[in-house]
Amino acid sequence: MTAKIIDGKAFAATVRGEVAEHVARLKEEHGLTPGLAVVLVGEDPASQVYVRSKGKMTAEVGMNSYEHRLDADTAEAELLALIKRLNADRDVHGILVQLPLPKHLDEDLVINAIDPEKDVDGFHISNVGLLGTGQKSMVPCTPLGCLMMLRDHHGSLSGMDAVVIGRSNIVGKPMAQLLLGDSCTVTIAHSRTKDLPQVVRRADIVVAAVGRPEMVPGDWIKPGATVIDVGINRIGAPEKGTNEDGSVKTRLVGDCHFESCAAVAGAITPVPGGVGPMTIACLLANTVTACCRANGLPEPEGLTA
Ligand SMILES: Nc1nc2c(c(=O)[nH]1)N[C@@H](CN(C=O)c1ccc(C(=O)N[C@@H](CCC(=O)O)C(=O)O)cc1)CN2
Repeated sequence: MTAKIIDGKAFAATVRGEVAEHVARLKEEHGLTPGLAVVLVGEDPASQVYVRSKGKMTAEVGMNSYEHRLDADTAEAELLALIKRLNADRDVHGILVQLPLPKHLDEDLVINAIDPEKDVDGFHISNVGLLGTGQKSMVPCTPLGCLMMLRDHHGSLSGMDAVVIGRSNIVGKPMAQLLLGDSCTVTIAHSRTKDLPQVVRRADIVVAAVGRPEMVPGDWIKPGATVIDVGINRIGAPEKGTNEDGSVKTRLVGDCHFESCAAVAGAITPVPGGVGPMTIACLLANTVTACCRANGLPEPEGLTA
C-alpha cells in the first residue's frame, strides 16, 4: 500500500482563504477588523522566522498585525506590563507570546497573564480546563490543525482507535482531548509506555508528537492507518554536502520514518508541509473566533473544534 499524502500546505492555504472571507465579512457588515498581537522576546532564529511568517499571513488575510519585539534580557515585570496593556486594548483580539521564552522568564506566569478570551494559543490554564471538560474554549493551534486534517480525511472519527505518542501540554494532551471530543477511543503513549510498538499497532489514527527524529518505523503502523506527524526535527544530511563554512547541510524530518510508514499507512502527513503550516492557519482562525466572541457575533463555521 502507498499512503495518500495529506498536503498540509495546501489545506492551510484553504483555511487561510476561509479566514480571509470571514474577515472581509466582519469588516463589511460590522466595521470590525480582527487584530493579533505577537510578542517575541529574544533572538531565537527559528522563533524569528515563525513570528515574521505570522505577521505576514495575518496581514494577508486582512487582519491587523501588532508585533512586539523585546530584548532577550527583558525583565518579567516589563513583559507582564505589556501583556496587561494588550489585554486592555480593544483593537487586539488575540495575543500570542512566542515560545520558548528565555530561561529567566516564568512561562506559566506569562501565559496565565493573558486574558483567556484573547489567548489564541489556547495555553491559558482556563482554556486548558474548558477543553478538558468539553466546554467552549480557545483550542491550541497545532492540535486543532491535526483535528481539521483528520476530519477532512475521514469525515467522522467516531469509534476510531487513536494513539497519541507524547504527553506535552501544548500538543499531546490537548490532541487527546480533541480526539475524545470526536468520540475516538484514545490512548496517550509516552517514554514509559510498555510495549509501545504493540500499542501503536492497534491504532486507526497515530499522532506522533515526541520530538524524536524518525522514531516511529513503518512496522509499528497498522495497514491503512492514518499517521499525523507533528515532529519537526532538523538532522544532519551529509548526502546534501556541506555549507560554505564547512558544516554539514541539514534536512527536516518528522517523528515518523516517512518512507516506511507511508508504505503501510492509508494516509500520512509529510514533514515539512504537513502539520506545521496548519499551526499558523489555525492561529489566524482562532483570532477570528476570538474577535467574533468578543463582539457577541456567530463564530465562523469549520474553523473551531
Ligand atoms: N506561542 C507559540 N509558540 C510556539 C508554537 C505555538 O503554536 N505557539 N509552535 C511552535 C512554532 N511554530 C509556531 O509558532 C511553528 C512551527 C513550525 C511551523 C511550520 O510551518 N513548519 C514548516 C517547516 C519550517 C522550516 O522549514 O523550518 C513545516 O512543518 O512545513 C509553523 C509554526 C513553537 N513555538
